[in-house]
Amino acid sequence: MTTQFIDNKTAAQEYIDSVFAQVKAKNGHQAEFLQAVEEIFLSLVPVFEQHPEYIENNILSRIVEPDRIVSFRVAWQDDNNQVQVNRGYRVQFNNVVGPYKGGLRFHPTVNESIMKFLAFEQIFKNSLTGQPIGGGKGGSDFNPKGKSNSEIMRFCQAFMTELYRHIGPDVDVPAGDIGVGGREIGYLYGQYKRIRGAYEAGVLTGKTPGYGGSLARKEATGYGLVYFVEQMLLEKKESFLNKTVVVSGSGNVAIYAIEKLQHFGAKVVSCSDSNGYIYDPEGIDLKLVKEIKEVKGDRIKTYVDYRPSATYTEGCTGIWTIPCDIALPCATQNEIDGDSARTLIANGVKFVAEGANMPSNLEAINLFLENDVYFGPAKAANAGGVAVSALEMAQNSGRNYWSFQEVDEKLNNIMKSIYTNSKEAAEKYGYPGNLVVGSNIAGFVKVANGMLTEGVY
Ligand SMILES: NC(=O)c1ccc[n+]([C@@H]2O[C@H](COP(=O)([O-])OP(=O)(O)OC[C@H]3O[C@@H](n4cnc5c(N)ncnc54)[C@H](O)[C@@H]3O)[C@@H](O)[C@H]2O)c1
Repeated sequence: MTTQFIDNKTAAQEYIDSVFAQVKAKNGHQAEFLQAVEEIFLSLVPVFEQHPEYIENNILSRIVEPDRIVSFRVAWQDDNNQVQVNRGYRVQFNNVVGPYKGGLRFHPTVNESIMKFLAFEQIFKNSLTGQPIGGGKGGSDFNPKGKSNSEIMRFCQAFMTELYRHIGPDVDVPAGDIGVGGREIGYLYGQYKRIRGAYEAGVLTGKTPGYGGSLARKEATGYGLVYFVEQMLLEKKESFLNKTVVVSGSGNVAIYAIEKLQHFGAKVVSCSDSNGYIYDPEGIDLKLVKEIKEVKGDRIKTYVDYRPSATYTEGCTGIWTIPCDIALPCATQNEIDGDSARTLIANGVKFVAEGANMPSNLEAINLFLENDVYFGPAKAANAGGVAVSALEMAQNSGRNYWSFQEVDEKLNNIMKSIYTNSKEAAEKYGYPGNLVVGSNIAGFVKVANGMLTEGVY
């Protein structure tokens, strides 16, 4: 190693450590945000070694500070005429690559730390798609569980009555996330349209097809995840045929991942909800899961009432004790910890790819990387949803619609290029086979270069 090389490496490490210390001092109480920042920072040492101009322009201190965070009161009346108050958020993190873009989450756990971690991750994920979209996220601590349809509508209208002034087709384009599906997006868009007095379909994505929405958006994250895993398998000269797969969750991502996995000939033996998981050694009956979750909105445990081959276990982490070749966490953040990762590895898992956002904690990720498990991080593997959202924006501005097949083909190509860019960045910066480092770097470099071109602000 030359002295110059060592100097660059030391300077890069010292710079990253000092920025992380500042982030910690300013955001010490925001555990999820710090976890996401640390995960990205750990990958960036080789980039800063080769790009001292990023240090000179203090890119890192600028990129971890959101452009702005909007927090607002959402007051609404429930069916008993009682006034309820929730807190709404929109984090507009970075718009160097395009308008802020990211979902809205309605869930009681929503707080500023979760919003910031999701928006921060979204910057790099969106950049990685190659589509012109920046990073944002929003939501509310509103709990949609047990609410009537009218309560959901009134809440969405109250939420948009404040949010509308911060968004727009060229400004910030929210979409759905946990607790926000097609119905909620419809109510939100209706209210936006009434307030603005204009048909600006590109202001929200995830709209109903035929009413501004794109075909294949519903399927996009799950299908995209499976297209990404297909590339991982091809790399190792493997295929889905006869592979046993464990999928957690039974929401939008999980259901369409299972659909595509089964289409490719994999055997999916489990899925779950926030109460527990089912194990069906004969293979999941997806029609039944859809009936339970999408039609009846029931708990996953009712699956065993119809399928004698299946068992139900209370609690979420046990799902990772089921032996499998491929594990796809598609439920929520931090659902795989070190112990679950060790169990998966001991049982012979070969591929893990993240459908949910940050479902594996740092210890789990490191265990996968050290134990030769090919690991597809969320940022890359679950970017299909936002990629098709960008395609929805493109259709809205062109005022036309593409066929399901056309969108699905574009999605597949985007997932292939995300995989290739992540793999090549990992190789270029000295971490072959490490898609965590590769996707972080590929997403980051594009944003950092854009920031250099726009000057200091
Ligand atoms: N929908 C998208 O397009 C999209 C895109 C990218 C990432 N994601 C991420 O994927 C994850 C799932 O999103 P979704 O849209 O499918 O949400 P969803 O609300 O449709 O489904 C979430 C599912 O996970 C289950 N769940 C919640 N907590 C759980 C736990 N601890 N253990 C097991 N199951 C649990 C819920 O019961 C539900 O079945 C989230 O992390 C989300 O941020 C979603």
